[in-house]
Amino acid sequence: CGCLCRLYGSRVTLSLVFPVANGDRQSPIDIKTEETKYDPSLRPLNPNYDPASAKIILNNGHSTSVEFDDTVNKSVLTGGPLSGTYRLRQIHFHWGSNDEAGSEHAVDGMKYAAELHVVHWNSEKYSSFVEAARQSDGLAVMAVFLKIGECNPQLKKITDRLDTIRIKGKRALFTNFDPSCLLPKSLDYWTYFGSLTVPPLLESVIWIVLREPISVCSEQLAKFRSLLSTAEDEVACCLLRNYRPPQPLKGREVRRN
Ligand SMILES: NS(=O)(=O)c1ccc(NCc2ccco2)c([N+](=O)[O-])c1
Ligand SMILES: [Zn+2]
Repeated sequence: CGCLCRLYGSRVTLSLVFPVANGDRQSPIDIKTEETKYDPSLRPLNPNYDPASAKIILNNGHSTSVEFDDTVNKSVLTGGPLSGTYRLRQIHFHWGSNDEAGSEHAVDGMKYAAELHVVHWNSEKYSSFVEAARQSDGLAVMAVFLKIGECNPQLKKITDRLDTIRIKGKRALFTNFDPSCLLPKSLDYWTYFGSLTVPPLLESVIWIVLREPISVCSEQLAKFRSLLSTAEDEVACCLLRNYRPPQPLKGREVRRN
């Protein structure tokens, strides 16, 4: 794609259209590890996913996502900092135009090559994802860093399908997939109160950032960058990067288990 794609919405534009962009609990953030606080009340994370929940893989023009059946509590996340049951909705990725940056969260100023988000909503208190997305305790997103190294055989199940959904709006069946296969050995985490990192930037996310990364190789990342942010009838533009930079902490605490 030699074309000059439209620039990723500028900070000023974003805050004009979505004033919450300048809010008190925006995401992502740069996690300064020395300033995180150990909290003995934090419990182990307990992801419990049924592979039958997986439905489709799609290109929404901003990322690629795997969407799950969230009409019942079949695939849920409990434990960690959460009170109650959070139902799995979808997973998606953020990446950059090169392997040196691409994650949304940073750790002591260091960015990883990419970041996986596993998105859940509070099905105990709310009746839908959209309703939950408007509540301060509505969403729980588990973030997993992708570090350049060995090709990841589990991630291959996703990257091998990207050529069938190159164009924005394309979707394909994607079943029998348990996203736990993309989690690292250790489920140790940092947690803080934040927001969606993509418009409407709603401040409704309990972020759970896993401390151990998973691996991804350059060839796999290149496949993400070959996705198009444009639809069939538009001039083709590659989705070269889709990460939001770290936002002001504004006095928030980051806890660790
Ligand atoms: N990068 S993220 O995990 O914060 C994120 C951001 C936006 C949306 N969606 C946009 C949206 C519209 C109404 C509410 O939500 C999602 N998601 O849907 O999983 C996730
Ligand atoms: Zn995301």
